[in-house]
Amino acid sequence: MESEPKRGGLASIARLGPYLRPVRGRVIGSAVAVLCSMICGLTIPLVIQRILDGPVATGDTGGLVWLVAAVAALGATEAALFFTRRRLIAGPSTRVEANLRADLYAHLHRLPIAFHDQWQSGQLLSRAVSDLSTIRRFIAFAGIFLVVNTLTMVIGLGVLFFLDPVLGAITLACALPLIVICTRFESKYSVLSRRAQDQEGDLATTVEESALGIRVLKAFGRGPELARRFAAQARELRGTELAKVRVLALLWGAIIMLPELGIAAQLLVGSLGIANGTMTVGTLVAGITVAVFLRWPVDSIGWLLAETNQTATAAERYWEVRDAEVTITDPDSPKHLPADGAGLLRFEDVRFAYPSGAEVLAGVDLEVRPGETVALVGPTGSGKTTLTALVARLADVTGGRVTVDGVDVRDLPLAELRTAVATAFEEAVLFSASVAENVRLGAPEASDDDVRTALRIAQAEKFVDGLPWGLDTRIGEQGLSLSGGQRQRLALARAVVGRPKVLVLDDPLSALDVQTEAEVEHALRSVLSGVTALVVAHRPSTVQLADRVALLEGGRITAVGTHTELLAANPAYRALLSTLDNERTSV
Ligand SMILES: Nc1ncnc2c1ncn2[C@@H]1O[C@H](COP(=O)(O)OP(=O)(O)OP(=O)(O)O)[C@@H](O)[C@H]1O
Repeated sequence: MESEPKRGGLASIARLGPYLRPVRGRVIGSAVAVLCSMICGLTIPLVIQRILDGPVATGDTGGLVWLVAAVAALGATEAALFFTRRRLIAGPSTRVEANLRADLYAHLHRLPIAFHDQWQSGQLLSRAVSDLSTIRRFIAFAGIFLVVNTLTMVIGLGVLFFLDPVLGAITLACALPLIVICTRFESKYSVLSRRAQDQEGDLATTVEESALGIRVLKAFGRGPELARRFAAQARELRGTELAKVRVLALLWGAIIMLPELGIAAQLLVGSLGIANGTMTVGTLVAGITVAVFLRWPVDSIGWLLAETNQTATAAERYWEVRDAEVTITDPDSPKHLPADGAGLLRFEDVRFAYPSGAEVLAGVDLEVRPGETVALVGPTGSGKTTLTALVARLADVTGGRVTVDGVDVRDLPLAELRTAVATAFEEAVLFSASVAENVRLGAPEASDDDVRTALRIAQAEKFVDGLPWGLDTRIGEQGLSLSGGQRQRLALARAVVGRPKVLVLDDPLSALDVQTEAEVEHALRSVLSGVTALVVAHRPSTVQLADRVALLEGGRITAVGTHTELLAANPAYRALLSTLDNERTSV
């Protein structure tokens, strides 16, 4: 996942414009507040010059009280404006971050499964969390100070030249090399910065995978091995962070040394000027005060450029995800399912190839009649799961078409298609929410009665009623507090709650033990009655539930018939079934 930063980093920041537009008033207000506060700070040395060359030099203390009051007032205003900046910017920067995050999340949901197959979840996580907080920090702080500190440097140098051109020239002579050094270091730092951000994403993936697979890792005693891998990744990240520190340390050395040399030179030139009578004490003190005041704007430039760079990288990483193409979308001129359609599912010369591989499906023709259950069997890797994904458009065919009641699924609005077609997967994935919420994922508007009916059909009502809070019981991350059979039955309830016309199931029995299989088989029989269903079968018991069986081999359907017919007439089917039987008995 690692890549060098592209030249378009700043363009990536510029693309955040539409998010900033609604809050631009406050952002500009905050920049103006901090600039005014800097100007107040820069005015103080001019008043000090007046005090030293006026009342102090002449002994006439008449106007002293006003000049001192002016210093106090300027100081108070400087502080108040700084406070105003913080108050103005806090809301907008967090709002922009929240909006960017919400849009990223929505986009992740629109992206096809193919995208998620290719991207590590940790990479997505680090973009959604740490990259966005880098962008927020930039909006709230670095972005504003980069502009304001540059302006302050220009104004401060103007004041110095106004006080004494030699003092101005000395400060400028120190500031220019600093800016050159900062810019040179900036490109070095940006490479390291991108590397660290990518490595952080890889580390997040490892942590996430270990947390999700903790049972497997513990069961196989693989914890120490994973810990070693994690430690190696963490060491790599530490190495990159240390390299970043080394670059920054050199930068800071220059940042601190050059202004100090400048002040020493000012003192030398100023003292000689005072001795020769060409400069007043007030001018020298004011000049040094301005130079000291300019240290923060000058010092900060390197750091602010590094932050800008980090933000450019973060924005680039953010847009990488946002720019990923949503290939499965609503059609431009949608058609609708006929109101009297009974749920006829057809695959017509369907072809499919994964972007990375050869054609998995090479002309599948299959019809599942209304109300019928067809079991799809085939050798492992023959493309059964792939075929099921094409019905609800989790992926799109690369040739041919899939139709429901005569309408190509690509011509239907996605919402209509996914209401008409329900899909359940081999692994019953549940979310850390209540039982009712998990079932309602299949139909958000379903009433409590609908949920109960679905649970009844999926033979899950009894065990749900036995849970401490019934439908409202929270079932923990991935539903791990439930048994495998209970999880499968909840997943089946979720599939039927929206009363779909077509059910597509990847064998819900395949991962279950014999005892649990019987429970779920019973549920499945009830779920399948009266609905058009295509069921991938890995178990003979699933085949028994079907009206007809289709054999998928070499990317095509090579035989369709009842289980008995195929058993009698098709040697390939007989051979396949005996392997399923063997797997079954070895479970
Ligand atoms: N995301 C993917 N990218 C590339 N190739 C894939 C992807 N998913 C599956 N494949 C390949 O496509 C082929 C069909 O896979 P599929 O999972 O559809 O087979 P299957 O018949 O369901 O297998 P099984 O019975 O073992 O579950 C396999 O060769 C597999 O390696």
